[in-house]
Amino acid sequence: MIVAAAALPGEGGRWLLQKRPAGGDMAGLWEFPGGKVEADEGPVDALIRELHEELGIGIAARDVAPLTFASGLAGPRDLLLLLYHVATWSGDVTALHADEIGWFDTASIARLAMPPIDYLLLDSLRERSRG
Ligand SMILES: Nc1nc2c([nH]c(=O)n2[C@H]2C[C@H](O)[C@@H](COP(=O)(O)OP(=O)(O)OP(=O)(O)O)O2)c(=O)[nH]1
Repeated sequence: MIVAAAALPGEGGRWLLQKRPAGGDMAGLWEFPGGKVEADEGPVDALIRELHEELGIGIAARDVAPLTFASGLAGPRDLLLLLYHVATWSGDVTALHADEIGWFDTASIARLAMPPIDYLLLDSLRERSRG
């Protein structure tokens, strides 16, 4: 399974994370917004679609750049998680899908309960926060 996810930058080196809804897969864990890449779409198209569905924002492909990736097992499934940096977007970020959203610096992200694979993304995110 390939998942496209977004690193959305906020003020002061913070990044947007959302809390996965109660009752579903990995409920209550904090994640980068995004979702599965469907068979008939590319990863950036999937990201654009998911961010519209989950956060109500519009992003353009030219504002999206690869940041890092991680791979491993997510429960029984083999997962490839592609994390993209999203430089800018239109509209206000709204939690349409998540139980909660928040802006966190990388030290705070490291202390959140996340899917295991997400911790592998943090080194690149720290570097990006400094840059
Ligand atoms: N969006 C996202 N998913 C992640 C992250 N880390 C991680 O292990 N995952 C896993 C959780 C899920 O098994 C999978 C994403 O699938 P999902 O169920 O959220 O995706 P979706 O929005 O396409 O879901 P659906 O249409 O099937 O409801 O990737 C992350 O940081 N962001």
